[in-house]
Amino acid sequence: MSRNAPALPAAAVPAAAASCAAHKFGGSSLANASCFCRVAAILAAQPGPQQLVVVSAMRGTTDALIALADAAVRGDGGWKGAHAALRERHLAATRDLLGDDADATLAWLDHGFTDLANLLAALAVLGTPSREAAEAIQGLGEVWSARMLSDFLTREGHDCACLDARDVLVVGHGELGAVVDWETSSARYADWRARHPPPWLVVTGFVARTREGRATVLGRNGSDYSAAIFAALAGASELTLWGDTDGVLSADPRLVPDAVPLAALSYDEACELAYFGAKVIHPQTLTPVIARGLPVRIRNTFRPEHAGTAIGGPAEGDAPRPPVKGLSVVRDLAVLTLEGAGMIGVPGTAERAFGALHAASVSVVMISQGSSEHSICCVVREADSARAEAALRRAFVAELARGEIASVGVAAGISVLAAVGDGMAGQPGVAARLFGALARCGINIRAIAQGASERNISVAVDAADTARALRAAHAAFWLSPQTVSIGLVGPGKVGAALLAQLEAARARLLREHQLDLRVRAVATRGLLWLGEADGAAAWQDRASEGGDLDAFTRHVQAEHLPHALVVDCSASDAVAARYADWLAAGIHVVTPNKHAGAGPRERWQAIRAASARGARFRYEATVGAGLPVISTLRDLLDTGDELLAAEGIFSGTLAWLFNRYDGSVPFSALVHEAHALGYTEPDPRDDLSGTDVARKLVILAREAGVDLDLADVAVESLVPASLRAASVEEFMHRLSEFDAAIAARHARTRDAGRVLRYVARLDRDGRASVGLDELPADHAFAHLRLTDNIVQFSTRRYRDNPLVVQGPGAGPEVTAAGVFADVLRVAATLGARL
Ligand SMILES: NC(=O)C1=CN([C@@H]2O[C@H](COP(=O)(O)OP(=O)(O)OC[C@H]3O[C@@H](n4cnc5c(N)ncnc54)[C@H](OP(=O)(O)O)[C@@H]3O)[C@@H](O)[C@H]2O)C=CC1
Ligand SMILES: N[C@@H](CC=O)C(=O)O
Repeated sequence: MSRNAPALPAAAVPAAAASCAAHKFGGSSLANASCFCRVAAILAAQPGPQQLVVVSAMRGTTDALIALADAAVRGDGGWKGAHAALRERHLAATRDLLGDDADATLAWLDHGFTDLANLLAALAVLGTPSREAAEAIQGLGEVWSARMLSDFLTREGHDCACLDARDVLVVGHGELGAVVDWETSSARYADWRARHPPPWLVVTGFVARTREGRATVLGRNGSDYSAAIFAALAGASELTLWGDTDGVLSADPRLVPDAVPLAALSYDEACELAYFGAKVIHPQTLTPVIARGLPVRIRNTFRPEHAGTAIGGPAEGDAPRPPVKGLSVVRDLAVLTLEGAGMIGVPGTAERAFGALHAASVSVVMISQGSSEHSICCVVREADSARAEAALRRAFVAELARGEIASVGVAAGISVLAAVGDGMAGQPGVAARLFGALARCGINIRAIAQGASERNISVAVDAADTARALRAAHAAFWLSPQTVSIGLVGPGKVGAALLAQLEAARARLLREHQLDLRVRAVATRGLLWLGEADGAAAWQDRASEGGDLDAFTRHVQAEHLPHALVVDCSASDAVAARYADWLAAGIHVVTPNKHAGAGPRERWQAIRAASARGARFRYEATVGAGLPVISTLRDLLDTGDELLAAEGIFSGTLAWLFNRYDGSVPFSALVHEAHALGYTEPDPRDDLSGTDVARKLVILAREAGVDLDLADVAVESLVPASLRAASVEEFMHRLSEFDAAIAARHARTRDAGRVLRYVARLDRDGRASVGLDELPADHAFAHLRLTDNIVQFSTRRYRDNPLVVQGPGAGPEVTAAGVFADVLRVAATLGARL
């Protein structure tokens, strides 16, 4: 709506009657007798002697009346039953409200319903509705509800009159709908008021009369418009629109459940939001109140204690204004493009294009033209798009034939998302934040528009992306938390610890960082749980059989949540084989599973290539559990250093075993203990064979750009050949067979004044080895504690004295913490304030 829309002429503006407050109650506020009582209580609690109350029909009445007229015209005799039901609903509510004092109102209503029945019977005979009859019927609900409320308020002791707006309000019909004849309406209102002085006045919403004297209606949501008109006619000091929400929300709550009520909006913000589909208040409704500077408040009849949203009230003072107040979307649109070199620098092309659309009665929702003038693009309603395309083809038929216009195209299935706020004017970075948020969840923007008022940035996106785009933008402007939909594969020792850590941190992350990490799916090989926002606690009790990872993926990548992340806490190669597809689909991946990083080179390259396209891949915990090993190496390399060699103890299990083993307890008993403590791999042979350490070395080498495969690593295995093919259970059972050999080796080493340590080495020529070393007792690797890992990086900068990362390198808790930290790093790249 434009600020230049026809407004109340100055001569017709009554001086503000500071003591008169205007209210409008919608149909849901007047659904039944107890709703009428609630409305009366609200009015009784209002300050000031004068109350002007505009009412809608009882909920559902207007639709019922339209259906009655349609049925009568069709000759469907069923209208009689529906008429009787509607009559009884109004009579019953009146009896409940007025009790012994109901007779006059009941008789009046009965008379009205009899007139309606006669009119419907006449329509049934005629078989065609006149516009007059249809509009007269549509508006009856307001006539009835106004009288019912007025009589009830009178019975409650208020000095109250009832005005049928058709006696006062005169309208014509223009392109935008009803146009008020202010001069006539104002004079009639003054005259009527002189004859009906009670300070309380109930007025019928929605209905009016034409200049020719015919009953008419103001169009859908017309009662809001009526309220604004009568507030202006009465010179009210404010207008409250009572409905069933706590005011205007920052976005459509059906698409953004975290939408928040807005305390205040300027008129312009309200108009922008309303125009773009938000359920605020129809822009036309605002015309009389803007002209008069009348503050409007939107409040909830069912929660009158809530302050609601103030529109056009006093300026918000010096407090910093959020750049974006709200977001709204218009669906079912199409992008229309006119393209060609023949348009460049030719004056009047835009005028001809939009003139043609006007002539075809096509309303343009959004316009965008690049400075090259090579194309003009606009967004129109999808239902109008074929007509719009044909109109443009007709208008430019000659240019199309000469090739000066290359194409006229239509892309249907479009939604326009608008970010609205007065505070974005002059503030750099607002567009960047919106576009960045959409980019991070992989949403393509088809067209962009921002007016010079800088109050609205609109983007056209594919309809399928509507909900995700709205949620991502909503979170980007801190109107709601950044929500990440998380799926966990492998709730074993590490996975279970991670679930517990996520649950423990959830409320704090939400409160302090507006980050909503929502675990919505858990999968094992045999079980699958898919949930929503209620958390993954006791997921096993709610899981189904069959860990179908396709269903898991579909659920995690929910259409309504902007960001999806899979955490793989399995040790499965088959799960790692899915990473590239997940990443390519925009799903972020975090994992402690080494199978991807140390797996086949082509697969690793495919994963890296997929992650370069936007979705994040983090795997810090694969090498040092909770230790910052990979990130330290990355920092060195990213700042221009060069890895010369890496050496260390990379296995928490093997560190713990050789730190503990002194020959007093069998080695096999210690392996059982390490397994029980959660230090070992699911198959402890992966540790004892050196495979796990070799994998970590390959991951580090590849990180440094060394082209290494697992097969390139010289590995010393501690697993006897006889146990290599056994099952895990059999291996653990027969492990003691291995005790004598290791005891003998330990004794020899100790007698030589040395210690056994399992060491990994990568040299500057890319030679890699892992194996048991007999180290001098004063070697740095000989003095580690418990599961401590140590990684020494020799680099160009750290040549003489290597950079060392050291600390616990195994265990569910520390590993889960490393995975969690990666999840938070991903969330930070998505815009979370961490
Ligand atoms: N423990 C530690 O200290 C560290 C572990 N890691 C890594 O963390 C990962 C998990 O280790 P941990 O928790 O000890 O192992 P667990 O054996 O305790 O847990 C593994 C989980 O993965 C599930 N799983 C296995 N295969 C599949 C599959 N194909 N599809 C779905 N789920 C599957 C298992 O469920 P089920 O068997 O019921 O199907 C189980 O829930 C491993 O990759 C390990 O290398 C990394 C650093 C340190
Ligand atoms: N089993 C592994 C766990 C971490 O990767 C180890 O002991 O280091």
